[in-house]
Amino acid sequence: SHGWGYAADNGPDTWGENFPIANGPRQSPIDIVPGEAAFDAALKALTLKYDPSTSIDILNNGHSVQVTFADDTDSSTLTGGPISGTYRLKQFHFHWGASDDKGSEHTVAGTKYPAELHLVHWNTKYPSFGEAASQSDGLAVVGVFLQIGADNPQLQKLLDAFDGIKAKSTQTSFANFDPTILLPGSLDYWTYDGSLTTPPLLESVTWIVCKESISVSPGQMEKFRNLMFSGDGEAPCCMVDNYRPPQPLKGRKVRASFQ
Ligand SMILES: CN[C@H]1CN(c2cccc(OC)c2)S(=O)(=O)c2sc(S(N)(=O)=O)cc21
Ligand SMILES: [Zn+2]
Repeated sequence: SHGWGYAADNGPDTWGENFPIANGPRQSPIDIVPGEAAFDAALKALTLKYDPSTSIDILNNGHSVQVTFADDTDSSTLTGGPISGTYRLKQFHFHWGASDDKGSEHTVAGTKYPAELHLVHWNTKYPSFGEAASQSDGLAVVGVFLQIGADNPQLQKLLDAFDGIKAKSTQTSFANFDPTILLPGSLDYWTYDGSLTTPPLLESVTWIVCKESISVSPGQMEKFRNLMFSGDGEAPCCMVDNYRPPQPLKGRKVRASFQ
């Protein structure tokens, strides 16, 4: 039996069959409407402290490209922002489109970006990531939009590793990578209570979406599109359009850390 994916027969419209929470009250992503987001002066600045020595490997998991971090200490953490306590960086990954006019999961007043970076953190008040992932305040994901523009040299080390992980379930070591270099200059953000945007779609994510995007060139986008959903020996299928479309807000409030 084939698992979930992004094709017509296993994509977002089918996920509710195996994951009924897909129609839950706090699903992600959403369309962020800046004019409807309330500035909240009580929101703190984001503090992201990442230790490059915690980066371990880069993986094609058949859904995205993911860089995994050692999360057995508080070396790479998120504090401040809308959350309380300390959340540890577990992994980061991306979502992107087959063309530059789509690819992000969150949208801003209906605007789709060509790609979106997700930095996934878990609440250390719980004993493990798996424990945290099922708690309403268990995870915090920082989202950063990628916008078509100049070549982004900070992405190059990542893109250069893609040749070794073209096929599903391949990975290579990826040491000494500091994800700080992927962050935009301003850490102004919108925040709301949501979920994982892929199965198991758990409603355990505090979303923190940066207002400012980072750049990616058309040539760099093509490198993402050369990755494959398919494994070696399977019919080749390019890894593109691995994004879930925006979900109903269902009365949720989006807050802004900026005016
Ligand atoms: C495949 N993608 C998910 C993988 N994860 C996962 C894996 C196993 C168990 C689990 O919950 C028990 C979660 S994850 O928590 O790292 C995330 S974060 C995320 S996103 N796009 O909302 O940022 C998608 C996924
Ligand atoms: Zn994601």
